[in-house]
Parts: sequence; structure tokens; C-alpha cells
Amino acid sequence: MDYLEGLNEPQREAVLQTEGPLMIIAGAGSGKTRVLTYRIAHLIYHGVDPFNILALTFTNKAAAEMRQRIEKVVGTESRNVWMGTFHSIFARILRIEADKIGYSRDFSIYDTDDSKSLIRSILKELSLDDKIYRVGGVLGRISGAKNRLVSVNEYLRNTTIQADDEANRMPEMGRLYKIYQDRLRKSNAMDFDDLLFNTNVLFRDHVAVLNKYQQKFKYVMVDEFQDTNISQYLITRKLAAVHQNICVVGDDAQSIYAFRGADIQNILNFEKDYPDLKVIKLEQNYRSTQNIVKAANSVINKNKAQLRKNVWTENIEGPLIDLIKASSDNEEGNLIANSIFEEKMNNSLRNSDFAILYRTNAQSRAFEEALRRRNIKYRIIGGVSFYQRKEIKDLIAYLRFTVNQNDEEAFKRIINLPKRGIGESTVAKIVVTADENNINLWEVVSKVQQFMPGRLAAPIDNFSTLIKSFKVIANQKDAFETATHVAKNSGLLKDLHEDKTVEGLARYENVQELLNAIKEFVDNPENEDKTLSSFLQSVSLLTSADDEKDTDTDKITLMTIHAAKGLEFKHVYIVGMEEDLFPSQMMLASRADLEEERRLFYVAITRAEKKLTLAFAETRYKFGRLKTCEPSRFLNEIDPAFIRMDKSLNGREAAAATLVKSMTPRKPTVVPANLHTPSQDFVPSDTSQLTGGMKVEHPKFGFGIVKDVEVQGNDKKARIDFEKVGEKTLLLSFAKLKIHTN
Ligand SMILES: Nc1ncnc2c1ncn2[C@@H]1O[C@H](COP(=O)(O)OP(=O)(O)OP(=O)(O)O)[C@@H](O)[C@H]1O
Ligand SMILES: [Mg+2]
Repeated sequence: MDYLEGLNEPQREAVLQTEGPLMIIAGAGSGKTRVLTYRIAHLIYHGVDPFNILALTFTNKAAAEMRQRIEKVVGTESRNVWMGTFHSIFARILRIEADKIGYSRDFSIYDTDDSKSLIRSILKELSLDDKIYRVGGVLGRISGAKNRLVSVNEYLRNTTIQADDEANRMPEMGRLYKIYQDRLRKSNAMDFDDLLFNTNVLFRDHVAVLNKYQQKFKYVMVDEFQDTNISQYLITRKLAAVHQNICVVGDDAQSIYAFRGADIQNILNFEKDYPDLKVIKLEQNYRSTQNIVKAANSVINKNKAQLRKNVWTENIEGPLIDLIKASSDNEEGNLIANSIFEEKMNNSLRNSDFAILYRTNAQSRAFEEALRRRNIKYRIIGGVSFYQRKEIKDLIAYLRFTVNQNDEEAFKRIINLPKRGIGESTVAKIVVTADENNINLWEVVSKVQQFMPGRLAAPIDNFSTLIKSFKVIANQKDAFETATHVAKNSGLLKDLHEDKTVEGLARYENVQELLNAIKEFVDNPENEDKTLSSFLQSVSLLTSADDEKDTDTDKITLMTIHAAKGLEFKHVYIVGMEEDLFPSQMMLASRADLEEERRLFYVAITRAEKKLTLAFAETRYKFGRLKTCEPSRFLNEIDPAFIRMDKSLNGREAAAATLVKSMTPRKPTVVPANLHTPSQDFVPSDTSQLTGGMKVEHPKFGFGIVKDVEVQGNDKKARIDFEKVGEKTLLLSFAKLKIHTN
């Protein structure tokens, strides 16, 4: 039992305490996740069938990592543990039991875009003012209701909710919720919240089903317990009710999802729900240096609402926390990129040892540009993720519709893609016809002649024939063969192939990349079910932290702090340390909000193992306007003993505030751009301010004049008239352009 040697005394106790309810509430980096991992390995090692173990993690990636570690101890049996996020585990159960709650097992999972698009359609059909009924607001209220397990009927009956809707000038909210739910059901689709809501319904109304899973899951474990919401909590409690072998681990100081309904109360309830509960504390941090641990403690101690813990470490003291002041957001990008470059060279580190953490996804741009200019590889987690790209969503919509022909959102996306001459009004008519006649969408589509004049019906008829042919393939072939067939025969690939612009090419490659991913899925021995339907389910449940579509692992990670939960990196840069950005302007309304924001800062600090650097900019572009920024109050909350002092100040006495104000911006170190490109004289410029009329140079296309620049999603595209090759449209995040001022 070698594995027990890598544990300290309380950790070992937690691993060996396999029977009965157990709660570990402990500080960051104290080995909570490690305990869960070893605990599962220990159970299997002692003969527990992996099929009887349920482990709920925060991301699929965390689950995959745990699985790998367990595999090292017990071998491939680890694959049989039911391990994954709440959403993925419950989607799996719902797929098996779908018929019990009136769904078919091929149900679609709507992402937020699908949900919003559906709400938009409904608002239009009901002629409701979308300035009052804002799509995001409506979805937020529906989501909030579901997370509190308030069904449509309960919602419609509840006078408090109605009064609240009135107060928000949205008296039709209840009706919207009802129609939204009806439409999802008719589409044989669930949104993310439904996965939890429906699991609760399933277990509530079908005792035999509940019983089956209660018997099955002899051991239940939950990581990041502080971020579970009430519906997740209730499901876990029900599942563990028979065997009572439930172990939860978490840290109240890292609770950062209250805005999404997570409830710290669950930790307190836990003690009430399980009178025999054993509580184990872990206080030794193994992740970070003393300076980082102490700095983190000094910050979190400012929170009034927290369970006091004494986190300490035997690790070395380590370097002090560095503070970088930049004059602008672009300079912030450059200074950080330079700092990473220096650290890398001086300490022979790898790219993967670094992470840049920010409060909002929009901040990534300056860092991307600076890193790209220096040829330092990076990957962005979240943001406009791979699976959110248009071409990927298009193909996925085709695949979804092939599997489930009642998926209204997939239908709307593909019915006129590539163009078949089917207008928006025709599409709306099909949806409304299905609704009014109370029949399924597919019934209208496949018998369209009955509902529409021949002229309108013909192209829809062709479409339904096409889908039927896809369905035949899907029933015979695996996910990869089906997807390849669909990509080719839908006309999507052809459309992209004909687009010879740089971004057209990138889109074509993205689709190829998706097909590669499906191939990988099919070839992976862990996936028993190789059908398209099974692949689609796995894809719809990727969380933002899972989004990693390439095999090259030696890259700097850029992500939001929320996505960084549970992870660790040797060097961490927390950027954008400015008032109104971090803490976020939206989180300044109440003490509770501010404390959540401070916990977020605590999470960020505690990701660092060896060195932490904080950065802020004095000016920043916001909504197209240059804004002056003030350093974040959080900077003043770190005990100054752990921050590197400017030489002009004398040690401890200098308050961090003075420190921040008196610092002179650092001179950027000169780092050769494009170290690996042969043409040393071509240095791409910062194109964030590119506008029409400017003269630019492209390494391949030569000189050109910018015609115009247009925002496209998170990116911008520029139309450029090149002297040699004529007009090209280039995405600025891809294009290497040098701006010529003369
Ligand atoms: N007893 C130990 N001996 C050596 N290393 C350990 C020990 N316990 C934990 N570690 C290491 O410390 C680091 C932090 O552990 P882990 O990620 O499990 O902490 P955590 O409590 O889950 O942190 P977080 O709160 O951030 O999720 C990991 O690299 C882990 O391998
Ligand atoms: Mg952890």
C-alpha cells in the first residue's frame, strides 16, 4: 500500500475512513482532491467494485486527471468508476431513464446560445418588448427557478414570484417559463439546468429508479463541495441515503459560484443532515511557498463570513510577490509577456509552468497579441471556445438534427445552410405550425406538402430527404463515419472549401479538427458507446475549463479565475488588478458580493506554487473608450510584508497603497519578436488600433491599404487592398500585419 505513504496523518485518516459520512473542509492546496483520488484507489484496491463508486468533480478535465492517477494504483479498472461533473453524470443517468420522464434517449442538450435563441423566438411570437423582457434576464430567471427546483406550475402559483415579476415589469414571466419548457420538451431537448432539475424529478417520482442508483452507488464523493447548489445537494443526499457512505471535500473560502445559486449553507446543513458526521481538517498546504500562503491568508482574513482555518506550509519561503504597473492594457500585455520570457530563460521553465489569470474573458486580447508577437505558445480556456465557433456549431447542429429531428434550435440553424432559398418567415411558420397543431417539428418538416404551397415546400422536402439519408448512415455507422458523411453531404465542407480567404481556410481546418476529435472519441477504449448520439452528449457537456482541443501541451494557459479553480501552476500572473474590474463593478453592491469577490482573489492567489505576480494598468479601453483606472483595493489588502517593495520605500511601514502609487512603470525589456521566424526584420505591429486608410505589410501578401475594420465576435476583421494580390479579408487575431506610418 505504497500510496498511503504520500499522505500526512489527517489525509491518511480521511482515506482510511471509508464508511459513513465524512466531510473535509480545508484550505487551498491542502490535498483535498488528492485525498479523494487516493480514497477511490484505496476502495478499489480493497475490492470495492468501481461500478459502485460515484465521484462528482468540478470539470471533466479534473475527472480525467483523477482517473489517470487512480489507474496508476489499480490499473484500468479505474475506468469503471462513475466519475465526472454533476451535469455529465446526470445526463448519463437521464439518457438511460429518459422514457420514464417522457423523453427519448436521444434528447438534445441545449447550450446557452440555443436557450437564448429559443427565448428570442418566443418573445417574438408573443410580441413582447425585448427591452423589458431582455433575453438574458428571462433566461436568468428561468434558470434561477430551476436551480431552486421551482417547476412551471409552482412558479405560476407562487404569489411572491408573481409580485417580483410585476416589480420587474415582467408579468408574463410565468407564461414565458411555461412556453419555454413546453418547447424544450417538444424538441426532445433539455437545457443545462434541466439536467439537474429532471434528475430531481426522476428520483422524486420513480422510487424504483432511485432505489436502483442508491443500491448501485455504495460510495459517493464530491469535490469542490462549497460550490454545489441546492438541487445538486438534494440529489447527492438522496443517492447516499441507503449506504450513507458519502464524503464531501471543499473550502468555504473558495466558494465563488453563489451568483449561480451555489449555497455555502450546504456545508452547514451537512452537519445537520448527518448526525454521525465525521469532520476532518487539513491545514498543511503542499502547493505553495510560504510567502504565497501567508499572503493568501492575509487577504481571506478580511472576510467576515468564513470558517477560520490556519493554513500553513513547510515549503520554502520563496520569492516575494511581484507587482507590475503598466500604463495601458496593451503595455500590461507586453510587460507580462516579457516577464514570462525572462523567467523562462533564467530558470529554464516550460510554457506550461505559467498561467495568466483574469477576471473576465475580454481581457485576454492584450496578452494574446503580446505572446503571439514573441512566438510564445499559449492556449485560451473558455472565451470564444472551439465549440462556440460558428462552423463548429453548424456541423454539430447537423449532427444533432440527424440524431433528434425535433431539435428546434438545430433545425433553425441548418434549414437554410447552405442556402436553399428558405426564408426566415417560412422557418418561423414551420415552428408555429408544429406548435399550433400540437405536433412534432419533424412531422411538419417531413410532410411539409400538407402544410405549405408547393413552391415553399419543395426545398424543405429536399432537406428532409437529406436528413433521412443521414439517419440511415447514423444507424449503421459509428460517430466518425456518420459525421464525415454529414460534413461532406450537407454541403458545409464544400462551402468552406470554396472560401479561399485566410479565415475561410481556418474554418475549414476547424471542421477537420472536429472530425479528428470525433475519431479520437471513437478510438478511445474508454468510450463503449461509439454512436453519434453518445459523442454529442459528451460534447454538449464540456465546461469552459475542459475546452482544450490540441495535443501540444507545452503552452501558457490563459483563463478566468473561475475556470482556474482546483488547478495549480508554478508561476501565476493575476492581471487587471483594478477597481471596477477586480473587484468587478457588478459585485460592489453588498458585503456578501464583495466577500465573494475576495474569495475569488483568494482562489487566484492560491493557484501559484512558486511565484505570484500581480499586475494592473493605469488606462484601459472599455466599450471603445479610453478609461483611467485605479489600482484594486485588493492590492492594499495583502500584507505588504509579502510584496516586493520598491527600493525607494522602507520596508513594512510603506502601505501597499503608497507603494502602488509611487511605482514607476517598468521599462519594457527588449525581447526579440518572432524568435523562430527567419525574417528578423518583419515585426508585426499591435493592430488593436487599426483603421481604414492605414498602410500595412503582410509577410506573404506584401503591401496594402486597409479599407475598413469590422468587429467580428471577440475578434476584428480587416478588408485590405493588397498591391499584388488584390482585396483580402483577414482576421486580426490571425493576421500578422506590420503598420507603416509613412
Ligand atoms: N501529503 C502530501 N505530500 C506531498 N504532496 C502533497 C500532499 N498532499 C497534497 N500534495 C500536493 O499538493 C498539491 C495540492 O493538492 P490538492 O490539489 O489535492 O489540494 P486541494 O486541497 O484540492 O486544493 P484546492 O483547494 O486548490 O482544490 C498537489 O500538487 C498535491 O499533489
Ligand atoms: Mg482540489
